[in-house]
Amino acid sequence: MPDEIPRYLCKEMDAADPLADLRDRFVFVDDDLIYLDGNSLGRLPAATPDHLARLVREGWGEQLVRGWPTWIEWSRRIGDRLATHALGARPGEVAVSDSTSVNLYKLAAAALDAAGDRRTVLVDGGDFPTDRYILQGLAEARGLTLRVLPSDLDQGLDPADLRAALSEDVALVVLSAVSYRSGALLDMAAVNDAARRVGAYVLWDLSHAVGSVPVELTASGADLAVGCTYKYLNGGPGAPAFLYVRRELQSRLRQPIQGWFGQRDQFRMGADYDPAPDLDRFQVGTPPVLGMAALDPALDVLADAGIERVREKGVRLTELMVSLADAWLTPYGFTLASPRDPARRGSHVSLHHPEALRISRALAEQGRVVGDYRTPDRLRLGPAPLYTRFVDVWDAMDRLRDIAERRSYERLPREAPRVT
Ligand SMILES: Cc1ncc(COP(=O)(O)O)c(C=O)c1O
Ligand SMILES: Nc1c(O)cccc1C(=O)C[C@H](N)C(=O)O
Repeated sequence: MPDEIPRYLCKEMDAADPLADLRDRFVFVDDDLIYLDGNSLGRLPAATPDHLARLVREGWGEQLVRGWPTWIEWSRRIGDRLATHALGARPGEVAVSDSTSVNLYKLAAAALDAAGDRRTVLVDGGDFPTDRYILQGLAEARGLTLRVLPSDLDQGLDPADLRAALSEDVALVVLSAVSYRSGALLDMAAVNDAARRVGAYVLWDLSHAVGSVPVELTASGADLAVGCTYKYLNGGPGAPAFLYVRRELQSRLRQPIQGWFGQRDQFRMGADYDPAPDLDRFQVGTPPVLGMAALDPALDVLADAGIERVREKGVRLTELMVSLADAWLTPYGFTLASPRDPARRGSHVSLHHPEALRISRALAEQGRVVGDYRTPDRLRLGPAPLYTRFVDVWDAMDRLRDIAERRSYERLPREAPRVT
């Protein structure tokens, strides 16, 4: 990227962008708002409202309970779509169910049960809190040692630190493929390989990776994974999560919540729990059908884009953002809080600033740019390749420069709102 990037160059990049037309497949209510928080909650696909309205009217309204033979397949059917278009997994390895937190608990407990008398669990200290909290609870209840690996908040986990912590005593390693704070991207194949050498399971949290970088679960030799569908997959607020269990492991692992959706021959209503032989055993109870349904139109857009092209554009969008931050924001005290090498970064960029909290608020209220603040002092900006234009990045950084230059954030209170 040249030092000085004129706005017209971004317009030219948009004109040549093979994904540009997909923007029309999302809802834009406010044309002046620049949305850079698709890594927290993705935009509404234009086809979703009618798709859901039809399901409510014709499915729920007309078919009533007769709809279940169709709906009951959706955890697996939509799981297979995710496997194909986003996760590099095989059919029958991905199911949509529960929340990411609950799926993490289920798969972590299953792995710990299968790991025999190994006593150690490893987690990245920079990981999203829910992962750590769940592992703290599991470790406490089972008398295991949870080792929190030191993690650079800007660069993510150093693979050398992980390798040094791996031993024959490690039962389970839990890591995010893309770190929620910095966007640091891990080499999944290298981690899986290192863990396999000592016989430890790896459970991946793919929340910030799925739909933004090509995830190759099969090719990388992954055992277990979970992730959100409301971020880059655009499934909507509270959309159900997914879980992945490598085919060869499915019959060997047992998850701890013995619900009837995990039961073999569910509708025989047998007296005792007998887990299904395959992926179904990782389900628990009645799935949120309307929530799952919203994933179909969202995945249609991703399938048309192709995850490789999404990644290519994601790299270019974040490269543009980093170049503009370097050129325009450094004089105002901003520094990059993400890996500089795009090969080591997902689709979002974080910037340090001691006033990040107030700047994030000012950017939204005065600049009409929605990103977010993450502790302790980071402004997080997530362009979503399916609908963010290059010119949006240019405009957002220009508005941020203006706020920094005028210090207009100083008018705002210092207290953090309840939800950031
Ligand atoms: C890495 C990661 N894991 C898990 C979650 C949350 O999971 P849940 O949907 O269970 O709240 C998030 C975001 O909220 C996340 O960024
Ligand atoms: N899931 C969220 C929520 O219920 C409220 C506010 C934010 C979220 C998020 O998804 C945050 C997001 N996982 C993050 O990376 O910070």
